[in-house]
Amino acid sequence: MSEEIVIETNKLTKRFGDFVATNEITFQVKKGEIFGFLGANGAGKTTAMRMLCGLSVPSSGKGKVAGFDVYKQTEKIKENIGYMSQKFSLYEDLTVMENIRFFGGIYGLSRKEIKAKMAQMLERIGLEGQKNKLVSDLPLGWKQKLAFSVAIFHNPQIVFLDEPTGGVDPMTRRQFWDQIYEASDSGITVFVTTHYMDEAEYCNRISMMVDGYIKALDTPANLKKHYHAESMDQVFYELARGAKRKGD
Ligand SMILES: Nc1ncnc2c1ncn2[C@@H]1O[C@H](COP(=O)(O)OP(=O)(O)OP(=O)(O)O)[C@@H](O)[C@H]1O
Repeated sequence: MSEEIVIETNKLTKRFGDFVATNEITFQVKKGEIFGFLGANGAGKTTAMRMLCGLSVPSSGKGKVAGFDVYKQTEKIKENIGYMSQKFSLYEDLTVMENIRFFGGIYGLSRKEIKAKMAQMLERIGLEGQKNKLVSDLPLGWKQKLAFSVAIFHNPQIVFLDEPTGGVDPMTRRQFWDQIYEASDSGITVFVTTHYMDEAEYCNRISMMVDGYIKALDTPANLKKHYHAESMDQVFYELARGAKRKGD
């Protein structure tokens, strides 16, 4: 992993009226790092991620993503990141190829570039034989693999993953994470939210949010040591048990 910082925040805050959804969060993420963003329901993860993706204007504090300011350079941020979530990913009524063409175009790639990269990508994820299938006909695990590949198709500096593996078994999650490691090895920084503690173990570092605050930030090994815990599950329980917010 390089020492280059690609995400940095300083007391970044988002208020909705009197309610402070994300409270003075400060952290740095390095190039190629896999950074896990954990917290109970309603902790403020999605709010923070939306600010970092240039989709929501912060109330106060500072933030830079891929070298661009989260207040003034949101269009530049969007050009330099990829995004995948459970709620927003592929069009179910388009085929695998049509989805790749569509999102490649949105991300600003030329037809020629899309054609050249598509075959490679399909081969890498083992979906060559399925390219004319509707996405709705694919198993969930395959959809997630494809959605991730599409999110990094334009070779962004950072990819934001919002609960990317919801609803699949640990084995399928493990396979999905092979793709994440490959992306990280190629220098793409991965910022991921999850509720699955097996995934937390796979991250280089973890930030734990409780009621809008970052309560802990370290490697999984150091967090377990610090909280005298055997698993990330236990660490999470220790930190989140006092949480007041219950989510929506
Ligand atoms: N637009 C909004 N207006 C008012 N309150 C909001 C708004 N968006 C989020 N909130 C509140 O901010 C808090 C944090 O929400 P957020 O969605 O960031 O949590 P989260 O950690 O992503 O939770 P989950 O895991 O359930 O998605 C919640 O209490 C939520 O109700």
